[in-house]
Amino acid sequence: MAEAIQDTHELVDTVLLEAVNLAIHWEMQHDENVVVLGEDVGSNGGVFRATDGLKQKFGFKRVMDTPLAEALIGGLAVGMSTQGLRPIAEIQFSGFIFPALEHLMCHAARMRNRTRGRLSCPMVLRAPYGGGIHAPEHHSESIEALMAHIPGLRVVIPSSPARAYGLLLAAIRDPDPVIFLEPKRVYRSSKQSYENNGEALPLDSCFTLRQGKDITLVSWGASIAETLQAADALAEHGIDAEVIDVASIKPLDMQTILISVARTGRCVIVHEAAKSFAVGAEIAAQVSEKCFLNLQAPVQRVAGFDTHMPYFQNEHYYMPNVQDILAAVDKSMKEE
Ligand SMILES: Cc1ncc(C[n+]2csc(CCOP(=O)(O)OP(=O)(O)O)c2C)c(N)n1
Repeated sequence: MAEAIQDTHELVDTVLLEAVNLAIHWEMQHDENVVVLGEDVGSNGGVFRATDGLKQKFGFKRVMDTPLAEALIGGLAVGMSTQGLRPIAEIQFSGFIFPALEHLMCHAARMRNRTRGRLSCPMVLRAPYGGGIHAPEHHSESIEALMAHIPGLRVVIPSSPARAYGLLLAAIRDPDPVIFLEPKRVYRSSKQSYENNGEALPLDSCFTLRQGKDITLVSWGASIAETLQAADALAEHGIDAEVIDVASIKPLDMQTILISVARTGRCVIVHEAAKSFAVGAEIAAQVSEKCFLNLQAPVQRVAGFDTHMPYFQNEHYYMPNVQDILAAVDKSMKEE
């Protein structure tokens, strides 16, 4: 992967995983304060190879293999970022983030407020997340709601190669801590063309992937794939679905969602995380608070079960699929 990556401003055609790698390459090349740390990120190029080639190009002082100790990774990133560096820390799987949470929640997230703006933590903590690759519990969880509940943290989830590239660049440049959750089920699922030109995407807006007038489908991460497939299937039956990729979970761009739902009158939210107390619940609450009178049907949620991620034989029961989305749309469309 590394040889192909050059600072060329050229059109590239990559999978999401390579887009992550390209964005880090770009920013390390253009900002000497950007450093990478994590388990096996150096010589091995990361558990999924997201950091492939970085150590060879930028050296061991900027690409640091850490011990297997997530608390240390979180603490180092906080210390580095308050002292002028821009660390990009990798947690191998999001389920291993919890020992680092003390540093994220009690320090990174509060630093700017605690020091009245004297210090900030411009750090990114990247973690592959979500199910669908036949790995158990810690390796498959969706933790976006947990992270989004912490004031002071941004939470960003890309769903395509181009958005991974642009959003990660924005996350690295942001002056505050960003949890960047990478939907590993779609790490290599499809390629997309985009310019490798260092251009960041906004961290404060949703992306409308498909315009439609009959119903609004809201999703993020790997579930975007099934949501778009559902929209295609609906089009064949004459139902015109709008698809919104939330992308920046926190802060949440409700404006885009509300404008869409006010127009369509119907809303289905699709996510892989367990249904209760989730980001979908927050969106549903705000839709009912702010555009109740525009709704023609109750908001529907298609989500994971309120259980641990099952072992791989049963994983497909847990993950929302196209049929689940179509059933929720059907329910919504039947309401007058
Ligand atoms: C807390 C935690 N963080 C990360 C991992 C992911 N992980 C699985 S094996 C492994 C490497 C372990 O290396 P080492 O301790 O040298 O053992 P060996 O190479 O003999 O498997 C890592 C980081 C994990 N299982 N648990």
